[in-house]
Amino acid sequence: MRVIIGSKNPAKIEAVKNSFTNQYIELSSLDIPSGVSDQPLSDEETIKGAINRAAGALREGSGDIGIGLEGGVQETNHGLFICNWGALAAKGLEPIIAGGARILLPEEIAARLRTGEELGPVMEDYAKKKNVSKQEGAVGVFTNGLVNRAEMFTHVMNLLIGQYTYQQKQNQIES
Ligand SMILES: O=P(O)(O)OP(=O)(O)OP(=O)(O)OC[C@H]1O[C@@H](n2cnc3c(O)ncnc32)[C@H](O)[C@@H]1O
Ligand SMILES: [Mg+2]
Repeated sequence: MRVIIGSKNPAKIEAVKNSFTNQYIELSSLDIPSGVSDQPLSDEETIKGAINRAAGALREGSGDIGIGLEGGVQETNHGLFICNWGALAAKGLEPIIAGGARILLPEEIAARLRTGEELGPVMEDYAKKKNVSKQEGAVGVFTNGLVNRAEMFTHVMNLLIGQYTYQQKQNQIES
């Protein structure tokens, strides 16, 4: 089975590798545009980005499965949460979607995002190190390393693959 992930971000690629443990897959990565802003500002926009990347990966990579993993933020009465969404696209199927962990961002970071900055660079500035989004991510920084970005996306991947295999099983029973 050929699986294409629509991003070159190593944390996302690692999550896909971690999750297909029961099947042999041929994995490749393509930098697929999300079709939404670089910093999605709602669940809806983040979901749209994940679906666009999954569909784009399936199409451009001519694989069996396309995966899109997208990070964003969502405003609430409690403050600004990071949100993470994944989508799995396969021929003849409606895209499968799943959401990941969410935690509140500290107010000093939230304020910068509300004025239009992107979380990736803001985190580099805050943590005083490069490539936070390719490594532990904001989620890793604010959970003291207990849940890093790859791990968080691995959970999203398992939710996607689990739903996909369930649907396949149901289709077999019906046919
Ligand atoms: O190359 P791509 O796949 O675009 O990788 P990216 O790191 O830009 O990832 P996203 O577009 O999915 O993420 C949107 C923004 O949120 C940032 N980000 C960093 N850590 C995050 C986390 O733990 N959760 C959500 N977003 C995070 C990320 O760097 C981006 O600025
Ligand atoms: Mg991005």
